[in-house]
Amino acid sequence: MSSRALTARVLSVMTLPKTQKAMVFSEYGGDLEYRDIPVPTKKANEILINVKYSGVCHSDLYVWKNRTPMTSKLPLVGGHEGAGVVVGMGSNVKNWKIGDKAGVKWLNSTCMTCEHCELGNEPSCLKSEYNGFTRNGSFQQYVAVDAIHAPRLPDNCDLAELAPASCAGVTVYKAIKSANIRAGQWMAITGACGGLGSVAIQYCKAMGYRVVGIDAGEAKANLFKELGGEVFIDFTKSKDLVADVVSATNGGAHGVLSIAATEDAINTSVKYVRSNGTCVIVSVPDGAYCKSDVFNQVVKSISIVGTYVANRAETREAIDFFARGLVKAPIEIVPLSQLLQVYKKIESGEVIGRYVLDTSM
Ligand SMILES: NC(=O)c1ccc[n+]([C@@H]2O[C@H](COP(=O)([O-])OP(=O)(O)OC[C@H]3O[C@@H](n4cnc5c(N)ncnc54)[C@H](O)[C@@H]3O)[C@@H](O)[C@H]2O)c1
Ligand SMILES: [Zn+2]
Ligand SMILES: [Zn+2]
Repeated sequence: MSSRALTARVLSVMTLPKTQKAMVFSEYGGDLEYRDIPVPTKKANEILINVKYSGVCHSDLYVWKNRTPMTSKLPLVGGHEGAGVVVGMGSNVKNWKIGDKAGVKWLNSTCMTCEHCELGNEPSCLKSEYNGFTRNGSFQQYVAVDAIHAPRLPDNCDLAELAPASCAGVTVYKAIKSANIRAGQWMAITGACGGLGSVAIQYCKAMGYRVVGIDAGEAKANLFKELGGEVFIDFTKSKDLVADVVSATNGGAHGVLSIAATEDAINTSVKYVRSNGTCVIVSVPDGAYCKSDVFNQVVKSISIVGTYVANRAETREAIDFFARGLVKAPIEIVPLSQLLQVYKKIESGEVIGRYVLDTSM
């Protein structure tokens, strides 16, 4: 190590505080406390990230309310969509340096040795650790994450705007790839103007797809057009959503990203997808079932697939669209301490784009 790097490391250790601000809950759906907790220590394979901003994903709300079949640790600091700066490195870490920009994503670590990890299907690893679920996540000022998994963020972008890249961005990028459609074809996006949808529109546009978006209200219709969407359908006003999508796309969407967190939106999508098309299920409404009429599925030869975050290569590719200015998350920044207010807005469907928490407030 050069003497400069050594000085940077020593300085960073010296200046690290012992405690930090975090949003903590101790029971599901219980108080979200804004309080001081210890700064986490890093293991030999981990980097310590000073989180500057964190997006709030709909999944964080599920975790807080315990609306998933998996069980988190308690007490918990949620959050899995952070953006910050590397301030510490474990003794085995070779691929980072102090001052690098790093993200916090859902997967903190995976075993890297099982069949899934070997094949690049890291999200399927059964020995994963998850930020904001089995480990304290990005709703705090410092997070320790596996250096191998941490997403590298570009220097040329605003960190607040980059925060949504590490969950919303990587998830929809992978989902779009799973739809396997071609330039010029139609992608329907349900929940088009929430956190995931608003970046999905831009990825689709950058890849040459035509986008029909389904969401509600004039403000979302306006955002949809600003982001490059072609046809907006307000599901609260449409009398026949299936007919409207089929008509807008002249025969059905070639691909569908089911992002809206309702069972109904998923089940409707299998009716307006085009023959030989693919419905990609991204949302995870609690207790939901995907019901597909078998005759319809067989005769139209449609595929219905699920998709779950992204592997490391897809994460790098997805973030590159942000770095190149092709995708920019529409964000509203609020203090970390206002997490509860953000959850209320997510629950009522009011969120337009992504809320991003500023961890300094
Ligand atoms: N599969 C994964 O890896 C993964 C990763 C991240 C998030 N998610 C899930 O994706 C879903 C969306 O997350 P988000 O953060 O974008 O949520 P969000 O709350 O920001 O956005 C959801 C959008 O859906 C709209 N909506 C609600 N009902 C609708 C309907 N019937 N038809 C069309 N639109 C409707 C809302 O108005 C809102 O704009 C959640 O279920 C979340 O848990 C999955
Ligand atoms: Zn998420
Ligand atoms: Zn594994």
